[in-house]
Amino acid sequence: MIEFDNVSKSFWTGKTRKVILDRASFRVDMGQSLGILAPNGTGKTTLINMIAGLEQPDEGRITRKARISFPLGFMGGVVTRHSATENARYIARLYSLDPDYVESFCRWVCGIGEYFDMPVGTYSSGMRARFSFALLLALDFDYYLIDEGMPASTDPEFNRKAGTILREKLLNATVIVVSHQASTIEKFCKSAAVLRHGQLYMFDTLEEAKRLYDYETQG
Ligand SMILES: Nc1ncnc2c1ncn2[C@@H]1O[C@H](COP(=O)(O)OP(=O)(O)OP(=O)(O)O)[C@@H](O)[C@H]1O
Repeated sequence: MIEFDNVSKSFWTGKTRKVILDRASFRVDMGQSLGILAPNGTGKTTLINMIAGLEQPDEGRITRKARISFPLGFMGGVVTRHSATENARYIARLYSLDPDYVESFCRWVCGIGEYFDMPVGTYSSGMRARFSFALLLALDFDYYLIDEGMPASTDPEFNRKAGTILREKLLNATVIVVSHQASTIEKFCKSAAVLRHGQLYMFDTLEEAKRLYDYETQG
């Protein structure tokens, strides 16, 4: 279970306060995959980072009673002066997994050849995205967090391979995806929410959420 209780988050820009959440309360139970619709720049990444525990609320409480992934595409846990091999083995140890398994799984999924043993700092953005995706797939979580705004791979073979593994994993997991478009959410979830004026409005169906979202964004 993930629960937000009266959570507020805002950023001071020097002139105004950008409000992301304003005393928002909501809960995402296991098995209830949720898509969150919000226009660009309104706080999708901040919200998913708060769910992951990467950003703290200004006020309120966030309770997490499950294994929650880092957002798909997030590179914050990767040390760029180290190779993918070293990073994969280190992260395996953090999660109490077999380093040999995590290293060989990621090496196979990434398909970046000898670069797997080179510093991550020398990778293209697509190669970094592949490595971060592979790491996510090597670990087991109850909730998977997907931020459509994160860098993604454009390599079709990798996307096919990683997409197949992800779909298998998601059969037994709960997904939370943030996006500015309903078509992204449709791939993962039936129920959806709309982030609007610092509140999360929850709906049983994506159709209902879309109605409010379209009304807000298209007038
Ligand atoms: N550390 C920060 N300091 C000040 N403003 C910030 C900070 N982080 C985010 N913001 C602002 O908060 C707002 C929401 O940012 P966020 O990245 O969460 O939005 P987003 O919906 O994911 O954006 P996009 O769709 O462009 O990826 C933006 O206006 C952003 O400039």
